[in-house]
Amino acid sequence: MKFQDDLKERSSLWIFGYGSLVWKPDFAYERCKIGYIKGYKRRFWHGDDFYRGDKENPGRVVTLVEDQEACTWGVAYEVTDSETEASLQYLNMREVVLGGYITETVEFIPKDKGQRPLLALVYIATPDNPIYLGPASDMEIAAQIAKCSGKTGHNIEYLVRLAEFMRLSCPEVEDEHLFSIEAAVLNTFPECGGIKSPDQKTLLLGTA
Ligand SMILES: N[C@@H](CCC(=O)N[C@@H](CS)C(=O)NCC(=O)O)C(=O)O
Repeated sequence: MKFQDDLKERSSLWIFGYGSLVWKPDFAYERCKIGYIKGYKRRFWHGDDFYRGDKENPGRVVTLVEDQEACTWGVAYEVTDSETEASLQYLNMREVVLGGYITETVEFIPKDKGQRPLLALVYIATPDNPIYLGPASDMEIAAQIAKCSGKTGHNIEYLVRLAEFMRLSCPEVEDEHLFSIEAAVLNTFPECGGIKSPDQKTLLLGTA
């Protein structure tokens, strides 16, 4: 990497996504990298009473939980100076105001071993958040996801699109929590028709 590129990369704002941000960033960015952060595990332990649920039936979405032995894979997005203000304004509304997340800074390690780690902003929901739901069995989480939907669609879509991102972009990564919940939803709840292929899932969920 040329010195100038390296300098620019270091001075850019990077945002790490590990949930809906991996498949629906919806903010302007210059480029993105697949990779991971250490010391956190991804769990469907945060409630969502807006996008994938409502006040009566909050959906379940992901957050990060500290675990020194774990790492979480996702996407880091580079936001250039001209895009920073608008992108952060958008994410603040989507993630903080409507989503209940707070921001932390983490070290992101690119999947491409030839690239150096970089600092990234990440949105995390913590247990002191009023809509934080906390741990539950895979079956309890699956049952909740199977029955919830909100302003932007069904909670199953949120689950399936994240699982598909991991299968496509991080095929070598085992995410037992994510895939066991997906299996429980797709194989246990007949109304989901035991759907298997992505196009069937898209058909059922009516998502573009
Ligand atoms: N902060 C995580 C999770 C973000 C997330 O899933 N946020 C929800 C808010 S509760 C969201 O934006 N949902 C939009 C949608 O489901 O369409 C990430 O970096 O991806």
